[in-house]
Amino acid sequence: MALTTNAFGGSWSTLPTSLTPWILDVIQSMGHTQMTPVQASTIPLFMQHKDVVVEAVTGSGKTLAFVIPILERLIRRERKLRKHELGALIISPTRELATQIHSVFSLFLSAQPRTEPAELDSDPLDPEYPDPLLLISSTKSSPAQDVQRFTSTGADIIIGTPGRVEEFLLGKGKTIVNVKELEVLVLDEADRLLDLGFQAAVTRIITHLPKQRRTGLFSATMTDADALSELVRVGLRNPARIVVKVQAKKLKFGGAAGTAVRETVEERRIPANLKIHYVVCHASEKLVQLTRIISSEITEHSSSRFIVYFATGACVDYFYRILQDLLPPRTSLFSLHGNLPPSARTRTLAAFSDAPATVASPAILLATDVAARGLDLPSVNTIIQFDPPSDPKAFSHRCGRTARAGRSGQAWVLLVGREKSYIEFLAIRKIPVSERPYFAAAGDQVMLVPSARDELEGEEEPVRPDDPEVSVFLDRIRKTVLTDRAIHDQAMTAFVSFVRAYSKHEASYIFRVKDLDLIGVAKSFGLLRLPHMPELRDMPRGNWEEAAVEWNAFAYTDKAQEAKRLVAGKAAATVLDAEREKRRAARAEKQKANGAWSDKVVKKEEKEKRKDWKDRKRKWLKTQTQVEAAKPEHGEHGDEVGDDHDDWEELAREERMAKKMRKGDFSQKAFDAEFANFD
Ligand SMILES: Nc1ncnc2c1ncn2[C@@H]1O[C@H](COP(=O)(O)OP(=O)(O)OP(=O)(O)O)[C@@H](O)[C@H]1O
Repeated sequence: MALTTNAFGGSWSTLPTSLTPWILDVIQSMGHTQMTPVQASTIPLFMQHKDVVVEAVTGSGKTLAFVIPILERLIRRERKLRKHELGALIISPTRELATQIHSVFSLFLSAQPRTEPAELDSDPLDPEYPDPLLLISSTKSSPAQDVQRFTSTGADIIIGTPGRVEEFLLGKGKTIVNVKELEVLVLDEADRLLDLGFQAAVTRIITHLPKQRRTGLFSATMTDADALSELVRVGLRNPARIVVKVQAKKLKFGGAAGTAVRETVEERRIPANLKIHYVVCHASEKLVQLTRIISSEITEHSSSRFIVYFATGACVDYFYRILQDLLPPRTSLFSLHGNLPPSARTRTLAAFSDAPATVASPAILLATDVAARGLDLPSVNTIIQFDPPSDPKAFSHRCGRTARAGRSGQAWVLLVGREKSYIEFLAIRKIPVSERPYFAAAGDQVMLVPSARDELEGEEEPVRPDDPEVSVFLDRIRKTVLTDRAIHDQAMTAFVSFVRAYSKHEASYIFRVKDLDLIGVAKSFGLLRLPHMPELRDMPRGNWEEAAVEWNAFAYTDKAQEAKRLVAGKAAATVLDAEREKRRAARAEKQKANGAWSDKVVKKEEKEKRKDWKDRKRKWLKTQTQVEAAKPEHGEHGDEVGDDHDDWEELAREERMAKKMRKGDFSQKAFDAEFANFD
């Protein structure tokens, strides 16, 4: 079933099966007089015997579209669930979203009528349906305590994150929790839960559940392809596919003097009242643009509550510190990412929601994608994506934290260089994003100058002079960083994490590290120096200047950390000295080995010379014997005898000298000189 609508889905009383009165009372108390389209189409099917795959834009009321059918099915059961029997299971990818769904169930169940005491001594306040049980990682409850809570109070409905639910059903609670009666399984943000990261755990959970159950998959980005590929694995049987799209009117211009010529209707996968803009800038200008977009949103739309998305938790931590000095003094900043302890995440979200934000004192949450999906914070006016998300699906989820339930909202994304082609990528996915010119410094103007290429095409492209505030920002950030070595560490970690995250973009043909101006990014981060990383090795440095820092004296403000650094520095110096000494000893050893080797060579040469001399002597003696034998009786060849005699004398002298040399009385050099012409 595909619905394309902006309208509400009709009154609750028009549902084919009327709702239980106390359920209806709670809905009325929420102020929801009409159903949303996704509720109108999903609730009747899911209350009956249909599996559903639901795709509807962010903030369209999908939560009630499964909460109400689950409650109605459990209320209408012929036999009430026993203490250790489970009736429904809802799995969500984040603890924040699980907590939010839990609070919606709790709101309903806390309003259920209390049973009349059957006996005088029984508790009159005993509810018929126990509280839902929330299973998320927390410092307050361990997996064993989850099972203990379940054993003591019982729960018909379980809501949790995949890991904790698996632990509960297949680990600690395996022999206690009975799933045989489980009627409904819901995967909220199903496309995320069926991603690689969660897939294995979710599949193990599903395999443990009875096949006779209803299953619902819900998401704003549950595409046809996702749905189809998951049907078999999730065990859906003949499901109803519900897609709620949005229509938006669009004016086509082109009449005389640029007047509108006709109105067209376009289909979009984002809420009707959400406007998304993008700004193209240099990497070094991103932070400057961020602050100017915030100011402009405050003045133009009276925005007071913002969410700014960054690529990594380390970036959130770092910019949380840096932006405190760059934003107006009465701005309240909050930070949320997956590396924070669970209790800190809960506190931050509550503090951000409750902050009394005004135009004069806005509240800004800096977050990663841990806050991209499902969070319902109705008063958020503006979303800014400082870094586009690695997972393209997260783009519409992030934007969807504003403009919820018919409200209006603004979203922005900053793009650098070739990232501009991301806009076409989004357009194909029915996410329209319109360009806004670069936010120039107050008093500066963006000049429209035809570029050489565009002259040929008859178009104009803005050519901007360098933004003077970029270097002002760089100096201001560096000043902050120089106050504490810990901030410098944070800056380096954030930068490296950003580059790593960038290299993992799923739309890798748009987001390529080799096309990114990393030096510009380093400037936007206000780095004091560049880290050693392969991505920077061949990068042209341009006008990059390292900050003048006395690194040995650059201290941590935290005394304990500084003391540790100094001790570590001394230890490192000792290790360095020891290594230097080791290298020196190794060199000496090598020289010695080389010396011994050359001695051996000399001795070998001497030996060969002696052998040669002996051979020749033997040969001479032999010929001498032959000559003697052939001699005439009375010495006719006197001269010949005389020559041989000289040779013999020579050889005898040579032998004497060689003997002397062996004893050390005569040097090898003298020996060689003496017999240089021996042959
Ligand atoms: N029938 C209704 N009429 C008016 N508001 C409603 C109705 N149903 C739900 N809402 C409100 O709409 C808001 C968004 O609902 P919900 O969080 O269920 O949206 P969602 O579709 O799950 O969004 P997301 O995709 O971001 O998770 C909530 O504040 C909720 O109270």
